[in-house]
Amino acid sequence: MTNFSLLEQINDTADVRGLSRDQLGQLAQELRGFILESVAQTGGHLSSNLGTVELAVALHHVFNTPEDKIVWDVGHQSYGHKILTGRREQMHTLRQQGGLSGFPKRSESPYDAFGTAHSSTSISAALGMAAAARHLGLSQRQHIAVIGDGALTGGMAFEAMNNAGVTDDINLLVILNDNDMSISPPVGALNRYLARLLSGNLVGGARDKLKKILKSAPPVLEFAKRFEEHTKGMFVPATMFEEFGFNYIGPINGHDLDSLLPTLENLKHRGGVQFLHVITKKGQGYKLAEEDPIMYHGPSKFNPQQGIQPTTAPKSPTFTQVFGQWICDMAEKDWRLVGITPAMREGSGLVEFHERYPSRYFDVGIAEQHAATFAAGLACDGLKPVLAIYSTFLQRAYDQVIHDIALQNLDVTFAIDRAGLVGADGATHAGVYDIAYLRCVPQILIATPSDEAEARALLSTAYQYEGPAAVRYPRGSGIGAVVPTDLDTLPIGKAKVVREGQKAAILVFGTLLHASQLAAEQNNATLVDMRWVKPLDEALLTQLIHTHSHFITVEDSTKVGGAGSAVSEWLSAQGVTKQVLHLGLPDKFIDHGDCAALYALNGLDEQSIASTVSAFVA
Ligand SMILES: Cc1ncc(C[n+]2csc(CCOP(=O)(O)OP(=O)(O)O)c2C)c(N)n1
Ligand SMILES: CC(=O)[C@@H](O)[C@H](O)COP(=O)(O)O
Ligand SMILES: [Mg+2]
Repeated sequence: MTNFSLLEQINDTADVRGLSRDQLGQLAQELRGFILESVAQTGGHLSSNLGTVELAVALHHVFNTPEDKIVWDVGHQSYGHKILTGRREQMHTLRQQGGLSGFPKRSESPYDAFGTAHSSTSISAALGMAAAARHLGLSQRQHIAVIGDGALTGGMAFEAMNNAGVTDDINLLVILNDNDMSISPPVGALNRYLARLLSGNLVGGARDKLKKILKSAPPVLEFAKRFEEHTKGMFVPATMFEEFGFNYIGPINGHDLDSLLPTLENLKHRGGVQFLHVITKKGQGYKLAEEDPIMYHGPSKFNPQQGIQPTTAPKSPTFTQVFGQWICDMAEKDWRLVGITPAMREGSGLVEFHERYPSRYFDVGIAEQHAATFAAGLACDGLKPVLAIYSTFLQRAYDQVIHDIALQNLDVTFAIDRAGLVGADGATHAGVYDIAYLRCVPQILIATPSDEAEARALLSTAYQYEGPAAVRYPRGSGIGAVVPTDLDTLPIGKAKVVREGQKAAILVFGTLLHASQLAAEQNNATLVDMRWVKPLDEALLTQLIHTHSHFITVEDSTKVGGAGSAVSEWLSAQGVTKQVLHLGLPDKFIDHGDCAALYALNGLDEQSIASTVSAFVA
């Protein structure tokens, strides 16, 4: 157990501002130890937080928070900030029901200037605040966006810089926390650019060229030497950030308080639109995380002395793993298959596919909009793209799904992971809107497998369909169904009757099928694994309306506009009046917590479904 004697005296940022240089060093050391112990007990985003310890200490020492505003991009690196801003004693509740959020949250603390979790929003939000400050005459207020090199690949960051660079009379400081990592190794030209910037090659290379040009005119070379800064401006390309209108400073060592503190102090007094490039190491100070920042990006609880141990207990494969196996198998059979991920290789189960089919694997960075339209482009040439994407992040690409894919009926398969509640990440990451936002889009198919075996079959079906088709499946494992190795398909728009009953028909979309079994048995109801939200099995529904008086729909997504609504719309279009009950998630944001407990709280566990159905049917 580390000694936290100084950290324990920090109750708000006035305490941090009052510390001496030596004390700040001690504070950083204690903070790092505290984060490690705390995350080891709760689980959470470790590597990124170990990398931003000095940054959090320096920012809260130099700036007058909460009056000055810090926006942490993604916010998965904000634990140090939380601990220094009065939440140290609640850290053991992190990401648990009723406890602290794993991300900045305005309702949690006045120090959380902006809620984040989806990436690349920080510059826009801080710019908005800076413009508001100008409007309100708050000319002293400072606005700081801390953004990672991964998050900087998101298009929004560039939209914001484009806007910021021509905005006058504001105080905006963008801090690029460059650790040369996204969740997986970073990709793209921006990453290469940052590496060149860091190595000095960019400026050095241009200087060499400049020297060659000037050699033919020696007196000018002398002139150039004496006025290096001036000639640099004339001949050497400015950094990209300067071209955007920022004053670029860096790169500096983000773990060195002697660099950070005076630089931030200086920038605070300068005002204007500033860009500070800070170099950090993901996992800094915990050897295991430094060596494997991917494994320690978002671990569950672990023993910090031993590190994460491989699990020995046999476990049934997660839906993600089922997808990972399926895409490899389908790729082996069909050379046209290409796989796309917007920076979620590990989480989406694409590690093996990447290894086996590197030329058919595309990590496009944190760029969901681009990922969708890029898939559309691939499909235009007869390739068969599979876009592996979390439900919550597909929200980013909504127009691209409609305008670029569905409208042109392009053959893109969406493998939508993390559908339904996701647990510890909470409301920001919940995959509960996809059914509602996709089912109103013409020409797209939507499948909702009830178990792992069906997930594989429906992935094959969606893939073979020559148009846009989505298969949504949740985080984690299902019932442990035996997954076949074939690539057989299922009929499109055909449901499966699991149990024949009378009076009531329980129509289930997705994995809540199993939690609905008890309700069916207790009420002698018909139980249907609907499999498809779109198209609905209208033939089966037509039969059921003749034999059943009560209809119950069940889904792990929002009831508003969800699969149940599709059934009601269909019934209404037939002019049929039935007793209908929709079970699903309510019209409110559901915070973090244990997934099963959250479903139970929302009436979607086995017992609740059974008693609600019984009361409805009685
Ligand atoms: C829109 C969006 N897409 C994907 C993610 C998932 N995600 C969370 S953190 C992360 C990597 C961020 O990299 P960086 O900004 O460099 O921060 P680091 O993890 O290196 O600290 C990704 C892809 C997200 N939060 N938001
Ligand atoms: C911050 C973020 O967006 C990711 O790190 C996310 O927390 C990963 O979630 P999974 O653990 O479900 O992959
Ligand atoms: Mg990074």
